[in-house]
Amino acid sequence: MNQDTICALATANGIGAIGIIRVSGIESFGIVNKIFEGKNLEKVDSHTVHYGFIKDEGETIDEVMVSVFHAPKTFTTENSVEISFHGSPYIGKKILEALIKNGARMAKAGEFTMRAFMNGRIDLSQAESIADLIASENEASRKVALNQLKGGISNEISFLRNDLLNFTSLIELELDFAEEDVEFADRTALKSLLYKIEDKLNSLIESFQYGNAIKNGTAVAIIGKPNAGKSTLLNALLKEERAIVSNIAGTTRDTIEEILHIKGHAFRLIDTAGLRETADEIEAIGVKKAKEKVENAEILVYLADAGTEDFSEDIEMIKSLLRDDLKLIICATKIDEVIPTQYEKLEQFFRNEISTDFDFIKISAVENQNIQDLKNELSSYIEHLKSEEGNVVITNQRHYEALQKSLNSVRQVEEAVSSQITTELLAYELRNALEYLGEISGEFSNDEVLGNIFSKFCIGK
Ligand SMILES: Nc1nc2c(c(=O)[nH]1)N(C=O)[C@@H](CNc1ccc(C(=O)N[C@@H](CCC(=O)O)C(=O)O)cc1)CN2
Ligand SMILES: Nc1nc2c(ncn2[C@@H]2O[C@H](COP(=O)(O)OP(=O)(O)OP(=O)(O)O)[C@@H](O)[C@H]2O)c(=O)[nH]1
Repeated sequence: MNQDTICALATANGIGAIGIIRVSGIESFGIVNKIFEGKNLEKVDSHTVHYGFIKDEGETIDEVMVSVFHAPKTFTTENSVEISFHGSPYIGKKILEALIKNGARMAKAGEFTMRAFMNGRIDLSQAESIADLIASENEASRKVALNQLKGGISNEISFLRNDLLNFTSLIELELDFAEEDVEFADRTALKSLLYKIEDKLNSLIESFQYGNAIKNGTAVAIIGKPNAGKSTLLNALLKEERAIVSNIAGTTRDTIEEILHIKGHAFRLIDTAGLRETADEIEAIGVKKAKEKVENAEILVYLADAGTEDFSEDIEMIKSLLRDDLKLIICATKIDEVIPTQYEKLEQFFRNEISTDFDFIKISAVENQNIQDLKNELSSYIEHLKSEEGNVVITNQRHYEALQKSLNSVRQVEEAVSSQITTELLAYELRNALEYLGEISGEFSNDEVLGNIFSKFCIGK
């Protein structure tokens, strides 16, 4: 167990009405006592708040409120103190310095939460959900993270894992009675459990697509010939909403994304910097650039000017961009400029030329006609991703990978049972599967994995 008493700023590093410094560890009360003028914190009840002053070497630093929490009923399970000060980053820094002088040390990123995990209050997926909650920016991501914090994923997995553990114990017992050739574990029952687990794993794995949409938003590429009406449509879509423009670091291309929220889900309308202004985008840069834009997108919204005579270039472009896992929406634009009989024929024309399934929408961005249809279409993509059964959604890459490894090893076990392999090997495969299933909750983990997870937290969490 960790003996250090750690401290950090728990609030954002900037000016605020109040700032909070968190202290956790066995010496919390003693250390804060040394710089706190007020009640003796060793003597007060748990979960109480006290008024006083922070002093360092005889000088008063600030007037504060101090909250006291006794182990083990605390966030970290350790003795903890929270100091609420006047929210100046400078005062916060002075208080931290005073704490460190008196025996505390600065917490590393995620160290408070790591202690909550190490001390057994929460499992690894719950710890991760705290980071997700902090990062949540919309209703969907908040809900999924909160569900995970309450143990959603851990429960689903631990039920499966326990059943499998029972079988493993029986199989291992058989090993002890190897000479007697007994079978404690009913192979048929084991098989049906394995199928059950496989189903569950499959549905959790499938939920990752939705989880990913919740966590990272859904990438939508808007493509069309110059003057097809791309910018006008973007403006119409983003009208009621302040566009958040972000430069996503780490991508080689300078990708600009405008975020559109529809029914609590984020859609990232992808724009590649510089491209939008090029008048002859298609001719000059051609299919290659368009492909780059569509490469990481889940949805392609292709705009075709309804007033055009010849759609052969559009058809070519769409065909060259299509992928199995790409949803295609073809938008006939500027319908206010053409008579209905003309654009009515359009849909049939595209359907004759493009064999894959797609949605067809006729819009006028200028007159704000049917923009809602496009929003509904985007939204329905998300609705289809939601699985009917269960509401546990995988949002985390690490969980996704662990689930896939679990699935593979459960299949190995299935093979092992079916092929009447030796009991030793069967037990070995079972142990493997248990280990992978245990990775999600952190029952099996290593320092590298933990370090990687918690280092991504903010300091003070
Ligand atoms: N001031 C303050 N607000 C905060 C936190 C905090 O640490 N301090 N939190 C920090 O993230 C969040 C609340 N999460 C918390 C989760 C568990 C416990 C806790 O003490 N759990 C104990 C006791 C529960 C009880 O009293 O019934 C336990 O589970 O044993 C505290 C906060 C958000 N707000
Ligand atoms: N009548 C009508 N005109 C439209 C509509 N949408 C766009 N336009 C016009 O078409 C022209 C081109 O529109 P943009 O939105 O700039 O087209 P774009 O695809 O972004 O063009 P590039 O930036 O060159 O790729 C502008 O003059 C728009 O006003 C529409 O729904 N109806």
